[in-house]
Amino acid sequence: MSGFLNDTIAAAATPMARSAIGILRLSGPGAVEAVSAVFQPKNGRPLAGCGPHRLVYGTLFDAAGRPIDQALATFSRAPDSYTGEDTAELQCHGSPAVLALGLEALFAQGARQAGPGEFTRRAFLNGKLDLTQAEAVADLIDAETPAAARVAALQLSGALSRRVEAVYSLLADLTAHFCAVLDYPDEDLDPFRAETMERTLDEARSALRALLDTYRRGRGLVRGVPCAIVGRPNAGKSSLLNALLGYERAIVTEIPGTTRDTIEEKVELGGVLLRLIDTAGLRETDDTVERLGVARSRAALEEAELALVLVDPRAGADEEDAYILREAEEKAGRVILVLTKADLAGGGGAAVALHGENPPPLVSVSAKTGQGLDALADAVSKLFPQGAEETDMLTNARQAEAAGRALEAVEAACAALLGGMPADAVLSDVEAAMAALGELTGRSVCEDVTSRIFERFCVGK
Ligand SMILES: Nc1nc2c(c(=O)[nH]1)N(C=O)[C@@H](CNc1ccc(C(=O)N[C@@H](CCC(=O)O)C(=O)O)cc1)CN2
Ligand SMILES: Nc1nc2c(ncn2[C@@H]2O[C@H](COP(=O)(O)OP(=O)(O)OP(=O)(O)O)[C@@H](O)[C@H]2O)c(=O)[nH]1
Ligand SMILES: [Mg+2]
Repeated sequence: MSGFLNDTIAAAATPMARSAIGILRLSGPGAVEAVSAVFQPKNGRPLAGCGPHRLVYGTLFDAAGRPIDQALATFSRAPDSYTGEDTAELQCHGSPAVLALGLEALFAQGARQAGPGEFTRRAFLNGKLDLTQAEAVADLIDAETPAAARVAALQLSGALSRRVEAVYSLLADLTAHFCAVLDYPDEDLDPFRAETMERTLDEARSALRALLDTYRRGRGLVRGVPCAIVGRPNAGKSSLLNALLGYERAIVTEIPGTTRDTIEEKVELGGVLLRLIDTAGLRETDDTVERLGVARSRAALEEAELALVLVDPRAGADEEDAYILREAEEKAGRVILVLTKADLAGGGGAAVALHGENPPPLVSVSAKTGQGLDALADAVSKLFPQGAEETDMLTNARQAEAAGRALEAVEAACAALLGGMPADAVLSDVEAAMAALGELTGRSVCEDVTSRIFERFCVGK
């Protein structure tokens, strides 16, 4: 990707696939001129003379000047555009051939192919979006559930940034206070001022803690709640995964120890986006490959926020199942006990054998007939109530890491203040917190971090 901001980029903003409408878009100083050169408005005026933010009907020509489509064109002038640069768009019929010819014509006018996320990257560099908003653009496009889309839309509107900026501005005020003190280093901090600072730091600390508390839920909504399917070999784990997905994703056989490596797939169940992880059956084994698989099962449980513990009641629930259940409760926190193969007869006593003092929700399902899958969905939905009160949340590891660092620095500043450390020691912690918050919003962030973020985007976004 070119480092220059002063060239003109072009890309298809819609998939290069047969569809009703296909959009080509451009950004950069030559955007309006390039489109004007390949598009003739029906009204006879040149596009640039038609005024910005309008849709103008006309004919699109290929690089050889042959008409290739009847299209709509529009343009915006810097800085009043998505990228903050001059931008232009051609809304064509959604034919891959038309879009390819149109792009070729635009390249002939000096535009070059845009890289992934390059439009949004320019919007960020021109101050149109901050980093959390840019991430929200990608999350919105990737959203797999209505709830994920709502969280991303809120973040795109700047809700998360405003929440972070509020803490940043508390700390900035505090720094101003400190600088006043540092001007008279020999004088003690006057008690009134010390108390104000303490209160401000306290407020910043609570705000950051509350913010960090949103991460688990935010990540679950956007990326899916990690959900491990565990149980003894042959319990029916892979069959349940397949039944929930609606296709034969995992290999199923009657041989215990079939699944070796973990398999991960997303599925919406009970209104909750789950990242299902099918695992190798948990047992002692001498087989090297299977043993590595079992280790991965344990790792999946470690990472999970929900565990489906599968028991085939006909195999007879025993100490081993009880052990897996305890391990799941300990590691994942939330557990649903799933009795499998409900279409077969027998095995009624298993549930009783496993029900301890605080029994987890229990459902009986058949991967073969689909019976009980609704009950499983209900159980999931009860464990993850979907609040209508979606608020701004941290949604990815980058944001959570930066917020965590800010919190640590604020805690260090609190400790320094209470411990009677010199003002400049407290100040340096406050500055570290501000720097971390600056990274969160992108106010201060290095080039390789932003590059990594924009690589995730589609071409044309
Ligand atoms: N056809 C089309 N649809 C699209 C986009 C696009 O670029 N083209 N978008 C983009 O990816 C998204 C919409 N986002 C946009 C954000 C800002 C501006 C814009 O022109 N902002 C100017 C002027 C605002 C105004 O009219 O007041 C500005 O912020 O100054 C346009 C689209 C989704 N839909
Ligand atoms: N009748 C019936 N058979 C099932 C059902 N679910 C699984 N089975 C059978 O049980 C056997 C084991 O199923 P799997 O899904 O491979 O079990 P698993 O827990 O993934 O086993 P491992 O990968 O070896 O740990 C296979 O023969 C399946 O056909 C069910 O709901 N009804
Ligand atoms: Mg399996």
